Amino acid sequence: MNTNAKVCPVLTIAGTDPSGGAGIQADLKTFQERYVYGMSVVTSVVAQNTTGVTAVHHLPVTFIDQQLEAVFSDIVPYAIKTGMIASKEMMASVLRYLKRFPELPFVLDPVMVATSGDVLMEEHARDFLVNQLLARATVVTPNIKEAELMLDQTIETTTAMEKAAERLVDVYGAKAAVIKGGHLGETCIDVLYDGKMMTHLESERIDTEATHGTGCTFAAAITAELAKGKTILEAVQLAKLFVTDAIRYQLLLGKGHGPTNHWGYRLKSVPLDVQEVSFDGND
Ligand SMILES: Nc1ncnc2c1ncn2[C@@H]1O[C@H](COP(=O)(O)OP(=O)(O)OP(=O)(O)O)[C@@H](O)[C@H]1O
Ligand SMILES: Cc1ncc(CO)c(N)n1
Repeated sequence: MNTNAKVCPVLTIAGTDPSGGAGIQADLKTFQERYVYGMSVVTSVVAQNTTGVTAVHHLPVTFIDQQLEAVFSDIVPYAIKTGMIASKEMMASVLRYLKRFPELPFVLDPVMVATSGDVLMEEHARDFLVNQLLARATVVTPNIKEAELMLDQTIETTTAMEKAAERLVDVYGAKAAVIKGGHLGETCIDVLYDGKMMTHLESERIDTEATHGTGCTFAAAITAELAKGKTILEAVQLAKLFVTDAIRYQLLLGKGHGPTNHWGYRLKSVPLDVQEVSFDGND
């Protein structure tokens, strides 16, 4: 084995989930599974689990700055992902680094509300995200609700998803936008627009409540693939396959919306009954 392997370092800037399914924890697990070196800057420490959020502790902006400096002064990432950034002051701090490294691929997951319905972004921060962060984004990955809030419009059809993706790119300056259809329709169609081409990424809708952290996992997988040099289309296609398997092979943990299975992708060739044995933590 080559012990001097060179890997791509990748940075997530996001909030935490001590129960391990969403936020920074989901990002790092995804990075590991996609064979990139995961680094993380914490914005907010969140007391949450599969049933919801009970408390949030926002870190001071100066401390977020210090974490960013610690990372960038030592290991410059090949790609950056942002998740939960609660305030516009925090966003401004992150944007300073994004502007210092204008070539780095940047995946903006505009986290606003958790699967449980808890609010994770202050309302005043939304304008900053739309008017400042979007123009620097390589790919922005809103779910339908987030796209509606960002664009102040309703989205009820796939055609409306296409129009919304176009606005995020053509009007607000993101290089590409994927609107996730996890909450719409009989199949799960995500719509990708990259300024030239509209692509539908379709999967079957898996009948499950275990969808805690799907959005984080999807965006983290896109980030890992961009870091490795994949095109936006390739990165989003691979991420869609990865998150679908993470949802399909659910882990049966927690009392609420269970976490996704970050091993799902590589286990898909293993028969399901074998997996049930492997993932039963009691034996
Ligand atoms: N039941 C499902 N079956 C198959 N794919 C799904 C399902 N739910 C969501 N997805 C897919 O998971 C990815 C994430 O989409 P989703 O809309 O769930 O994100 P989100 O709402 O931002 O997630 P989060 O729960 O982290 O806030 C998308 O590719 C979406 O199509
Ligand atoms: C910290 C964090 N980021 C994102 C989400 C959305 O899943 C969550 N529940 N928690």
